[in-house]
Amino acid sequence: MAAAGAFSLREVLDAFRGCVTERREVLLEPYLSGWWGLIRFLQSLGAVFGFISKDAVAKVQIMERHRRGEQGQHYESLQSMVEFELSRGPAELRGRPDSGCRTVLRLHRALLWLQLFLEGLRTGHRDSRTSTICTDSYNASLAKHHPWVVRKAATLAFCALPSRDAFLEVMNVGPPEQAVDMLGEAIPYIQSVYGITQELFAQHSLLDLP
Ligand SMILES: CCCCCCCC/C=C\CCCCCCCC(=O)N[C@@H](COP(=O)(O)O)[C@H](O)/C=C/CCCCCCCCCCCCC
Repeated sequence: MAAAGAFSLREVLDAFRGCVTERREVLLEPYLSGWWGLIRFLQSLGAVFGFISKDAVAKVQIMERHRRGEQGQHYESLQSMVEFELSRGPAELRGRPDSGCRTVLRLHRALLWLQLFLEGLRTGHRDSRTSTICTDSYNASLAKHHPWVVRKAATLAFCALPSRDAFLEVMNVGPPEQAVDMLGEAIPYIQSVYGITQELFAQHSLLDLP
């Protein structure tokens, strides 16, 4: 999936649902496909979010380069990627700014923001402010990994978000109630991917890759 065309929450949901195998492996192809869907949505929100979508695109592209590269067979799942990159030695891994593990860690942290944000949207009142939901979710997740200047720029951009109901409509799912139902369906899949990744990275002490 590339970052073009209209946003479809259904596609994002299907992608994250398709990530987890029976053996609790997280497949990278649907994982990145889910990210493309989210990026497409972010891009539709306007230029004020350009610096955020640019960073997300760059990270997804790093992962796609790994998958297309000579060692592509090791980038089938998060588990095979971790095993492969660790086999080259932890020092080598920590020194590589474009490693799969470091890159996925950034996306993984953003997935926690997404979970909190979607849950806030789902349970919020009709007149809740999306910018407040977004800021609270950001402060509880990604913000602690970002320097002051990024935090400032991000929280300024959040002010441009439309009201909750307008936001639910831009999601292109139908009336707000329908969008809320679909969020309720999507969140557990995202939580599952997040939980498995967190466990995997914690097990291998990869949660603080510089
Ligand atoms: C169901 C539809 C509704 C929700 C749709 C949400 C769409 C969100 C799409 C993408 C999320 C953006 C993910 C951003 C990844 C950020 C990774 C990161 O932390 N990068 C920083 C560190 O990277 P390195 O320097 O270590 O390589 C980098 O410094 C970040 C720069 C940009 C700022 C990132 C702020 C992220 C804020 C969270 C996203 C808010 C989007 C709001 C729109 C609803």
